[in-house]
Amino acid sequence: MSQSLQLSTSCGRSLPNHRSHSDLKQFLLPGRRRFPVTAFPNLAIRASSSSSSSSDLEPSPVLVSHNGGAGGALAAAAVPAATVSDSSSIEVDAVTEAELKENGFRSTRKTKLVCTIGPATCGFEQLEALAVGGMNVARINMCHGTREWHRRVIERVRRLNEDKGYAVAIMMDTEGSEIHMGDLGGASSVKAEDGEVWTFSVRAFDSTQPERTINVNYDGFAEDVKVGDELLVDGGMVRFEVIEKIGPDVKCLCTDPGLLLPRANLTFWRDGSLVRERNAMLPTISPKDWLDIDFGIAEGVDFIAISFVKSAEVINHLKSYIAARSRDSDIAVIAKIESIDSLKNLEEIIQASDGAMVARGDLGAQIPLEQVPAAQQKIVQVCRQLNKPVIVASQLLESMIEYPTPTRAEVADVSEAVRQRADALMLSGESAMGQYPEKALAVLRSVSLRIEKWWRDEKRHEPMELPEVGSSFSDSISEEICNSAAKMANNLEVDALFVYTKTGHMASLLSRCRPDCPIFAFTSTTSVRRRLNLQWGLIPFRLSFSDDMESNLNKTLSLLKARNLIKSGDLVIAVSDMLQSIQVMNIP
Ligand SMILES: Nc1ncnc2c1ncn2[C@@H]1O[C@H](COP(=O)(O)OP(=O)(O)O)[C@@H](O)[C@H]1O
Ligand SMILES: C=C(OP(=O)(O)O)C(=O)O
Ligand SMILES: [K+]
Ligand SMILES: [Mg+2]
Repeated sequence: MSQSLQLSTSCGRSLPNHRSHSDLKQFLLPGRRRFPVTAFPNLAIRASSSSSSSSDLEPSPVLVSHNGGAGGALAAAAVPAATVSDSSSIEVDAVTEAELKENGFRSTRKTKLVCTIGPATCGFEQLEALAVGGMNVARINMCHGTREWHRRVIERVRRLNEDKGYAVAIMMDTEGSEIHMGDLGGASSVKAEDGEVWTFSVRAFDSTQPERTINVNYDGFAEDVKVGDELLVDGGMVRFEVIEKIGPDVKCLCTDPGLLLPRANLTFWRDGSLVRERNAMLPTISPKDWLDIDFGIAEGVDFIAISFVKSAEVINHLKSYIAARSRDSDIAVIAKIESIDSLKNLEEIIQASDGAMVARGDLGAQIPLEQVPAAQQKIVQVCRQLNKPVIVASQLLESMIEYPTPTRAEVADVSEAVRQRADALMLSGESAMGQYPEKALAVLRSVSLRIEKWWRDEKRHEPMELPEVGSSFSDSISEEICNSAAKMANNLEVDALFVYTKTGHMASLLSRCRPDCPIFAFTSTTSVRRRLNLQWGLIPFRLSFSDDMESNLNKTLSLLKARNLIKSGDLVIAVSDMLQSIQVMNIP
């Protein structure tokens, strides 16, 4: 039998006694651990009935979750999990299960990994290899491929989840209406050499594209550029100077040679500044994007990432559009921060969104490159403060598109994003069309684990202020409970935080505190479970639970025990959004 300690409040009432909080401090001393939770005079203590009868410990047939991330040695553990999930089962995938057992709770990876799916990774086996390697979210970029192609990818990921118990979420990323080049007539890339003259044209070409001619997607292009303007491909990977305009054709001289890739982004600069008057008039969500969004809603994707967001308005509009159309309206909207306007309106955009992406590819084409790191730091910080998940994206391991090992500089860049405690890291070309997608994912995984460990060992608990985000009193109580529970978890060095959450809100509040131990998030719906897979430190489990915390805990403990995921003597702190409470338990 174990004893539990419970501080309970219920919504709508004031906290019964603020004394409890300061009383807690007396035993929240760093360095102490594993003291038996016995007698704390000023706190409500009672014997919990989490002693398990033998029947509680009958092995559960199904245990399916994924926060993902096993090493090669664990790959073999990714055996199919049963797909049946009844009310007496808990779902976690075999990779997470194996990782928790092998590395221990504390060393479970906290930083989440997003992989862009492209020709290199769209097959079922390739997707499975990414899931085994720790992919938490699969991103499809509507800038490339057909809807039919993307539908097949979504279908395969869903099958993988169903057959093998993963909770890989799907993120659909819109094309957006910025200016970009066409398809290069099917070529995978073409080289532009110094001093060559190329034609950028708004004319549509049929099958044969004249040599050194690039199609541009935006009709006003020839009208808008001026002789003398600088034309930058992908933020400066290749550079041209406009030398002549002939109707729909713009003749340009290559001044910085390089590889042109299909549908590469184009910006033009005049007198050292980005020309963006026309871009400002283009809608953030183009007519084609709306069709893609309808497709995403119909397919039930988990996240829709909006490119080139300029203001909160478009996010609010999309959120109401989704709410009106999607059955359970739980598609989260992620704002991609990749333009000057999005930086100007950062707080309001993030506040309106369900998360953000630091889209460094285009951001670096819109602001001077040396300003990108500071912008990244700021975006990550604002997201954390406003309790929204944040993804750091683009060129993290760019050289791994071609080479099997990253550069030292790339490793340092990944480390910095992990050190900033971003929720997730994203692969783009490395996983979409690179030669080493699994190796690139393994690098993200090992660097994340190493930096997270360093952080814990060095006890660098950052001084980041976490302002109150709750808008109601009940929200404030949840927030205080999570802040306190996370602090207790660190001070007591507990093995895991448990959170029982219907919408995922309490789980995100705990994640926001970035505690040292993993957060087991129990939720009853598979869509919430997938969505939580983007957030730092959350290991989402699907479990049916009731409003009775006592029975929820008993059920969870027996299911986890039966799978050897927790053992007698482990210390756990549980919180819940049904009964606002903090419960500390020594597993019996
Ligand atoms: N669905 C797809 N089909 C074909 N190629 C793709 C697909 N998705 C991504 N790619 C390739 O991977 C590269 C990197 O992906 P990403 O960063 O998402 O796009 P972009 O480079 O357009 O910003 C793309 O330039 C493209 O070559
Ligand atoms: C992630 C980005 O967007 P996309 O790949 O769609 O251009 C980016 O620009 O960094
Ligand atoms: K995109
Ligand atoms: Mg972009």
